[in-house]
Amino acid sequence: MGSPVHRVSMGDTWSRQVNPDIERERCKQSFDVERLTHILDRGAQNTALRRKIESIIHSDPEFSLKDIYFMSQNERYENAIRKKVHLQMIAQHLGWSEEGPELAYANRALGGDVGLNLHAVFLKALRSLGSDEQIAKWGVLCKEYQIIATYAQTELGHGGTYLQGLETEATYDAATREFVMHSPTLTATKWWPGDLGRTATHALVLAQLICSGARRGMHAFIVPIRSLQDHTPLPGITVGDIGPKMGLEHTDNGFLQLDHVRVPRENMLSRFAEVLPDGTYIMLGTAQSNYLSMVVMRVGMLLTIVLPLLQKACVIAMRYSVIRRQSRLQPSDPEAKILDYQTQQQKLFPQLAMAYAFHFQAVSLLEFFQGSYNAILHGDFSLLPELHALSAGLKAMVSDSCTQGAELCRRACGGHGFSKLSGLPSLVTDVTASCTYEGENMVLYLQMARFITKRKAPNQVSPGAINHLGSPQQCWVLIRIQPQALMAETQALRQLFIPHSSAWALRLRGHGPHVSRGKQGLGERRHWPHPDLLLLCAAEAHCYYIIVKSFTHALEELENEPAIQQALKRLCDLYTLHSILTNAGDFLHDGFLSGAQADMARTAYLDLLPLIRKDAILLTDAFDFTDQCLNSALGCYDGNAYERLFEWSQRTPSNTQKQANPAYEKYIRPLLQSWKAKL
Ligand SMILES: CCCCCCCCCCCCCCCC(=O)SCCNC(=O)CCNC(=O)[C@H](O)C(C)(C)COP(=O)(O)OP(=O)(O)OC[C@H]1O[C@@H](n2cnc3c(N)ncnc32)[C@H](O)[C@@H]1OP(=O)(O)O
Ligand SMILES: Cc1cc2nc3c(=O)[nH]c(=O)nc-3n(C[C@H](O)[C@H](O)[C@H](O)COP(=O)(O)OP(=O)(O)OC[C@H]3O[C@@H](n4cnc5c(N)ncnc54)[C@H](O)[C@@H]3O)c2cc1C
Repeated sequence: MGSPVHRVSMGDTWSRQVNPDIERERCKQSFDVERLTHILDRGAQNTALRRKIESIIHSDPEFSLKDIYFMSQNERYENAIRKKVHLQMIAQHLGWSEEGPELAYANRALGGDVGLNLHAVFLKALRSLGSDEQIAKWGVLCKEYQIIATYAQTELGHGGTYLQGLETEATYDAATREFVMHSPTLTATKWWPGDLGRTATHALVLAQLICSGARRGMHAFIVPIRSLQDHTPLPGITVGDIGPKMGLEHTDNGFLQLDHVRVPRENMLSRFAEVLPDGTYIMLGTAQSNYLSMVVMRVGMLLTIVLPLLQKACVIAMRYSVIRRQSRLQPSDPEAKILDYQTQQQKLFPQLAMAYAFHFQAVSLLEFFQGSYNAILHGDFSLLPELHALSAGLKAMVSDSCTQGAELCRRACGGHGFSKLSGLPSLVTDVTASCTYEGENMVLYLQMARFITKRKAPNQVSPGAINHLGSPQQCWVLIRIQPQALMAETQALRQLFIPHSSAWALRLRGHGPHVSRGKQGLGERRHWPHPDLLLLCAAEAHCYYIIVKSFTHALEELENEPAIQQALKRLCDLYTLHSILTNAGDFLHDGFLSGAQADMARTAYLDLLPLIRKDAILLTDAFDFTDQCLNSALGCYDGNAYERLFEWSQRTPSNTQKQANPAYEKYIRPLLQSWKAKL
């Protein structure tokens, strides 16, 4: 079994006894938690390496997360940069490469509380869009931190979504062999890029290329913005911070205006398009090749950024729910653990099931990406549309659902979930941001829908294969779901998603000619006969189908681990039934379920809750987050939530500062005394 020592935080002053309520949850283990951790890590050797990195991080006081909940925005920023610099020194010393697993594990241990995240985004964009020479030149500068770079695409008025509408211009001047970078309007101001406000020395600016008098669409240009000597803005650059945000306080999201800033011809990333010295434009890829870096980011962020946020929320809420006792089920009983209430289970278990379902889906997407990315870089774009559609749709569904899930976990902890010390509010705000960055979710769903409606259904074998979206006849064969199919048999339940997904696709094909007229992109859809909601439903239905499919596939691979397979199968069934019941209206409306079958689905769903209850703590332990990484007074491995919450609250600055409360002298005393005067 996994060593509890690894997970437990050190340094609290009170007793180290494990709370007996949580201890009992771990007494009887129906499966080997450590084995499940290895499966999630994709190999025991990865678990060992991850833990080694975590122990390096956690034993270093520079990386302590202890006081972050009490810090101002400015302190968070400085703290995050300090940690990044320290991390970089350690990485250099220990020989961790930028692309290796060690830094990813270190970031996981640090809970994302490090600066310069956009530097890595820049590097990914450089590797996707740059020529070999550009990668060699700028890659080294980046790796050695001779420059600090960001990715500046979004503008105040455009660019988050309608990329063709980007206003920033890069006009080629053949006389000097330079691009003139310019923000012609206020709305062309770059707005949001992380690390831009106070930190970056260079920005990858996504701008409209204008050469030989023609507009060529969005291209990427490396633009120096701050002096490498004294960090002041360079001539023609106006740059600053966009101000307070809902979360992610440690990041300096910024704005940037360019006033006829000149950069050499070589600064346009030219893997897929090039401007020759005389201004001739050569297209080497497709019109959307420069969107590739967004695909890379969307694939990568699921496992490394989005999913851990939901997983951590599940760990915290589940552990708290077995030590929190409220009310008696019978007058003679002791107070019940809140996790023993069915309503609490149906709040939390679907989130846990989702955390597992999304994990297996994200792994499958990553494998598909790894198999296709190299071909795309070398000019074979055949798999790009599918990769784009899948990564867009799944980014949308995973980040949306994780956001709802994390918020549900927060609320499931009652009042204490509203305390920052629970760790839950920052998980919720961090994951909420992921619904917007790297593409607004609705817009991304629409991209997936576009793929579903446009493509024929060849015999694909890839994870997003759409060959099930066949003819109406094919669908209606599957509609006659047998009652036993609803008895939580994953394979059978999965089949139910096929007609569901197909029905939406077929409905859209009713709108087909109009939909495919939107060739020019989202901005040119005015001819569409109100299909947006249908498109959204089709994309969601397709996501459900492929997520259930990849979870089922993962279960099949666990034949040699029957105990784990059984525990996960319950989660897979729960996820599937929950998805069906959440969309029951559609299933009933389309006749894929009768009312009686919907009742059976609900019964099967409710029957699963007590079965999952037995494994709930083990299934969250298997995520193997250390106490330091969770940084939650409620969610520690030993279950001593009340002691920790009390102790952590004592660190509130007003409790530790011994001087008098200035508001008392200024306002409270006069208020109290004014009443006295009237008496
Ligand atoms: C441990 C954890 C701690 C956590 C702690 C926090 C850490 C915290 C880190 C934060 C890190 C944040 C980092 C954020 C960084 C940004 O957010 S960077 C900015 C990212 N921006 C986006 O993603 C913009 C999203 N929007 C879009 O992509 C555009 O809206 C769309 C979807 C492409 C549509 O734009 P458009 O101009 O209407 O489209 P258009 O040019 O006509 O193209 C449409 C065609 O291109 C195709 N296409 C579109 N996109 C693509 C593509 N990417 N590839 C290939 N083809 C494509 C379409 O399929 C369509 O093809 P056809 O159907 O015509 O054949
Ligand atoms: C925390 C954070 C970090 C970020 N970091 C960066 C960064 O480093 N670099 C960078 O360049 N950008 C960054 N961004 C910007 C981000 O990528 C954009 O905000 C995002 O792509 C959404 O675009 P938008 O803001 O223009 O939203 P909009 O597109 O204006 O969306 C607003 C609403 O309009 C709807 N909508 C818009 N167009 C359509 C359509 N065609 N059809 C249907 N509905 C539509 C959307 O669904 C949404 O409801 C960041 C944003 C955040 C929040």
